[in-house]
Amino acid sequence: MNQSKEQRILNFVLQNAVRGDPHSVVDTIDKYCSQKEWAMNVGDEKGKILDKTVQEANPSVALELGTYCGYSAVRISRLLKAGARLLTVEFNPEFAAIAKQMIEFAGVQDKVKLLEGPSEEIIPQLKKKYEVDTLDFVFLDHWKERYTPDTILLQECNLLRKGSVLLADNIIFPGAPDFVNYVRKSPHFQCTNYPSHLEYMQVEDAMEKAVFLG
Ligand SMILES: Cc1cc(C(=O)N2CCN(C)CC2)sc1-c1cc(O)c2nc[nH]c(=O)c2c1
Ligand SMILES: [Mg+2]
Repeated sequence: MNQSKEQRILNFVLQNAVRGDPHSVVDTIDKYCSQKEWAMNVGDEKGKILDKTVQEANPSVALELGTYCGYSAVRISRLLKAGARLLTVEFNPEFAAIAKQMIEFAGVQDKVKLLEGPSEEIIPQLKKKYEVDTLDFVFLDHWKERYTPDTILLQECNLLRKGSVLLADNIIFPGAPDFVNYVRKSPHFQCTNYPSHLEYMQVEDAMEKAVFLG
């Protein structure tokens, strides 16, 4: 049975990146996806915005919605302080299986917990089942239709605290207009827009940061 694109990306990393070196895993995925096959990793240009936002937030507990092949899970976890952890949610079992191997190869498995299932089921379990008090940082990169309902669900589950930082990918392309309207109109969020480009393309895209005000 012929391989999936995601399996080809993983194999390229296993053969060309340095085991235990998150930086080399990130760079190797970018090399493959810019030169051989496009894939929906956040990429290096938007990845630099992600890096800065994570470093500024310096989270003890971070949540990622949309793991895909694990590119941003590796990118985020390489910046986490000792003892900090990233919970990453992926509903597609094939993607989750690839991401698990990617995370282990990068050597960040002790910082990253991969949760398989739909975000709307997992978010309500975070406090009791995954011992989360509140989230310091949330990266929304799963599906544009879920950005707003999941942001509301995070508030309903009391998972946000004053200063919690949300960062959303693909605000322009494929686009999340209802999310942008929701957070920019809400008195509970302070928003910042970061213009950029779609990963590995010259198409306009942007990221939106929304800091929860309590
Ligand atoms: C799947 C896909 C296809 C796109 C596209 O039009 N193009 C790429 C391929 N090239 C060739 C044409 C132009 S953009 C995109 C995409 C990008 C993300 O960052 C995403 N992040 C999270 N969840 C998503 O579903 C998600 C989808
Ligand atoms: Mg994306």
